[in-house]
Amino acid sequence: MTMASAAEPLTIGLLGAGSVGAQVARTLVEERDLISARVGAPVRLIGVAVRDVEAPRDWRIPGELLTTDAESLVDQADLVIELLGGLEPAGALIDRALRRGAGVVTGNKALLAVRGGELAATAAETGAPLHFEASVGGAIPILRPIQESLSGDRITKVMGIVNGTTNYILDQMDTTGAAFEDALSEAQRLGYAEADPTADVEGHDAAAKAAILGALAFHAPFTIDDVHCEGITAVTGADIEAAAASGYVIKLLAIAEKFDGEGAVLRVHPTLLPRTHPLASVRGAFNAVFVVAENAGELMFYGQGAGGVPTSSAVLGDLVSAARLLRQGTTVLEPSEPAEIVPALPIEKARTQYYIDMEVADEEGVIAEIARVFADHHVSIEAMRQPGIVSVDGEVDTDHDNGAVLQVVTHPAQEKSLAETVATLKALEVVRAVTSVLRVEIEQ
Ligand SMILES: NC(=O)c1ccc[n+]([C@@H]2O[C@H](COP(=O)([O-])OP(=O)(O)OC[C@H]3O[C@@H](n4cnc5c(N)ncnc54)[C@H](O)[C@@H]3O)[C@@H](O)[C@H]2O)c1
Ligand SMILES: N[C@@H](CCO)C(=O)O
Ligand code: NA
Repeated sequence: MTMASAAEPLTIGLLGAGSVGAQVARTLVEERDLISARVGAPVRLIGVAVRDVEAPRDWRIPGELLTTDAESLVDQADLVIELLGGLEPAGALIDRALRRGAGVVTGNKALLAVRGGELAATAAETGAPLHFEASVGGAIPILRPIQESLSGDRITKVMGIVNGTTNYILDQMDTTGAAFEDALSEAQRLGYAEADPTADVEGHDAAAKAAILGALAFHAPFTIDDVHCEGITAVTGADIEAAAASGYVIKLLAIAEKFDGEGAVLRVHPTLLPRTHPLASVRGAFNAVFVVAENAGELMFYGQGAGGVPTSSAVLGDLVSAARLLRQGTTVLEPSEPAEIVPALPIEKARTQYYIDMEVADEEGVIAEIARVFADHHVSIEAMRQPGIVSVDGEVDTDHDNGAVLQVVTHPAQEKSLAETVATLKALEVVRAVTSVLRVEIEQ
């Protein structure tokens, strides 16, 4: 493609005008001078591809910009901003833009977690910038720090709350006792949820982000298929209440962790955190990501992880950055060979702490028998608690025949050993039920 001269504006084609796209359009129209000044050259929005030009939007886009012909827009623009979501036609349109050397900015984690490596290779072939800061952590600058600021260090772990919708739902259930469905509807109304919110509540959105974070942190071609994924649909109000009674909060965490010489485990699941843990205080649709690197130590990134307005900030930052590269005629280099190969490991290789809640017989020797099972599987116990069964009227049940509740928190153990421990516990006569098994993160 031809380079825009200083006088000739860089042209921008926007694909999609939903929660994020409408805000991006607004800024590109209302703040055109600011964005041009930041780029160091004039920029001009030349079109917005939508499904229906008449549909109501968060911000009224000037009618002459609206089009239903996304392909023609891609073929005319110096820079394409993709905010349609989904695999297709988003994937084909991004590929089309990159092949003609146009810069691309996208927030599409679902697509990147499947085809990110291939699209990055196409971008490197044609020298086109491909930026996707909005795809993880909404407004939070997290991908650029990992890719650039920490590129002289070795990252060992990335862990965080990366889905605003589920954090909003869990937070509402915890603090106001809201029902799951009501909290989800509100998250949808506020523009946090994906077009199909199943992607949020089943953990797929967080899993896509875990793949992107892991791939950038460990320089490995991870995809969503490499991520062990459990969502929040099985978390009940009773689980949240029981966690609260023991001083914990339940959060959906995404974790990418490297085990030296072996590989990395990528996982997304509901996790118990002590109320004093920094991630426990991340409320509403906010996100927070810890990054641990050998020399930098622990870093924490925090901010609004979802919502049209905050996310538009990350999109426009990427746009300015991509526009500057195009203006300078800088060629994006093919990434060098990774310094080490980091394969994806199965969840059985994960090491973490666990919380196990059981109903047991209330008689002599039970605790010793249970402790033996943990020891036999080399799972060390950090804490054991017998809170007593509380009846519906709030009284602690002291009738021994009704059994007792026993809660165990383990030291870090391998997932495989823990699974075997739980299977053996379930088979014990003195264990009436294993009511809950949750992973715990005590330390950051
Ligand atoms: N909403 C957020 O908080 C947020 C945050 C970060 C990243 N993202 C990502 O940004 C992207 C957009 O998210 P959103 O929340 O704005 O979604 P949205 O559903 O509100 O908007 C998408 C828009 O694209 C339109 N669209 C879909 N296919 C189209 C097609 N073929 N042609 C024309 N228009 C089409 C839809 O009609 C809709 O208006 C997604 O990839 C999402 O994952 C969203
Ligand atoms: N649906 C996503 C949008 C931000 O990526 C979330 O709730 O976090
Ligand atoms: Na971000």
